[in-house]
Amino acid sequence: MLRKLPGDTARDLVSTTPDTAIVFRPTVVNTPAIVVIVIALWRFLAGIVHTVWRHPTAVASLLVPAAVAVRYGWTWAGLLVGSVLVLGVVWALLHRVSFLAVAGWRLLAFWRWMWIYRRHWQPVMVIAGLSKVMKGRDYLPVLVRVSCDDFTDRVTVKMLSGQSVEDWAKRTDHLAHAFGALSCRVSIVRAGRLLLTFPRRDPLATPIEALPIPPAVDLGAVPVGKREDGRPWTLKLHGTHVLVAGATGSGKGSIIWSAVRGLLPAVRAGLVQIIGLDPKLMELSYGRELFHRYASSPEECADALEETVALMHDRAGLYAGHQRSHTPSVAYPFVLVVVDEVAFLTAYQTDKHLRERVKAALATLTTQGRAVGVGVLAALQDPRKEVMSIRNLFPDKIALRLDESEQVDMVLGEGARDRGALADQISPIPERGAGVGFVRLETSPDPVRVRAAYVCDADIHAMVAEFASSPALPEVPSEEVA
Ligand SMILES: Nc1ncnc2c1ncn2[C@@H]1O[C@H](COP(=O)(O)OP(=O)(O)OP(=O)(O)O)[C@@H](O)[C@H]1O
Repeated sequence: MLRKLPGDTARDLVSTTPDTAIVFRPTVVNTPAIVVIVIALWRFLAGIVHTVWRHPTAVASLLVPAAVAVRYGWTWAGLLVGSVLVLGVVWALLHRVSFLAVAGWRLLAFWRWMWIYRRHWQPVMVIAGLSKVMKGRDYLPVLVRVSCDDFTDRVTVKMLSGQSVEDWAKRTDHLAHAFGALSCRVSIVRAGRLLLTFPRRDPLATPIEALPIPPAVDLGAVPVGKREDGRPWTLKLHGTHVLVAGATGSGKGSIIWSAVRGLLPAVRAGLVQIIGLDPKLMELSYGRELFHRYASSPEECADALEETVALMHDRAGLYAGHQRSHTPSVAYPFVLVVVDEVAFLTAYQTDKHLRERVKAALATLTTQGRAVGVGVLAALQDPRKEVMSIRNLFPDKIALRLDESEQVDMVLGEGARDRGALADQISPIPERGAGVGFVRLETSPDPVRVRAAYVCDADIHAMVAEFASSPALPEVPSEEVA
């Protein structure tokens, strides 16, 4: 009885005469005044409790000066507000990081919650088609929380019951423009809750110089660049395989060289061996001295891959029944096979026999290599299945600038573009877009925007000068170790 009653919805009225004005007749139910007053009061109280619970700091910053003003007068209230402001400014000037962590981001989040998201929530949801009208009532998704950091706004949303992630993923463009952001990404927090990420400014807009070579190498997190949230982007190389896809000039080389650079101390220590396959004879040849083995002709590449497969089988035989995972050691180093433009070997190669040898070796390495310490880092321009039939055997994938929107899902998996991986919209201008891409890890369906550091020719030259002098340590033959 107390709900808004729908009356006749215009949709249900049928007129056979053109230009007849549609008559909307609301149903009128007389409700006793006391009932209306009690409900209004209840809603008012619930609203106050909810606001105090959700925004205690904001409420306190209004209530405390008001209480002081009532009790001691406006001068004291003014003094209190003034001294808090001065303290805040001094704190921010003296120690910006702690100020932002404790107060700054919360204040900004409150402001943006109120001014950007809360204010526009209803019209945006309605126009974007994310609300529902049933029996005359508006059902809106709930804006749960807004948090901010240096670069992004993160908005937690409770979906309407019955909505799917796809419903939101398909409307990222509407949401981004409506809330004044350049893009929007959707990820799942838990059942029924989504996290919308709106970048406020782009920390990846300018090129990143080659990162310092780490003193100790963590093969599970080799630093290669920066993430959109400002944190370092690290690449897991051990225990997985990584496929990098990007159009020509998208910066695939910067990922390969950043990974190699991050591994160099472990190479020197004999814990890692890098095999460089360079069928284009361009990218890797500049630093060929850094590789345990370098191959460029298709025959040499096929030989190198097959020898690595043999080594892998050798290790598998030794490990069988003893251990199920690999720990890098001088006797059994981690072997990383780096292939630049893998399609030269798997698709554009005219010698069918050679092509099949390469495909079989790559498929074997990517299906069985992880547990015995063999990883593949492959780069290619064209991610179509005809070109790279084994692309699904790579658990971790990186999409740099791509030519067509359909290629994004080919690389990162279905639905990645809808969730905000707009790899086809990355700028073709090298300063702005080279090395920028989206990563989708085996463990997480949400694409993360990243930029690889640029390792220029002078950096590679310096790497060769510093690290190539150490002789490559050959793997100890299995019989000897056994
Ligand atoms: N991470 C980066 N940051 C800034 N600029 C970069 C980055 N990577 C590459 N560039 C610039 O973009 C140019 C092209 O890069 P690169 O040759 O690595 O692309 P690619 O994807 O390997 O292209 P191709 O497939 O044609 O070899 C480089 O010459 C460099 O000027």
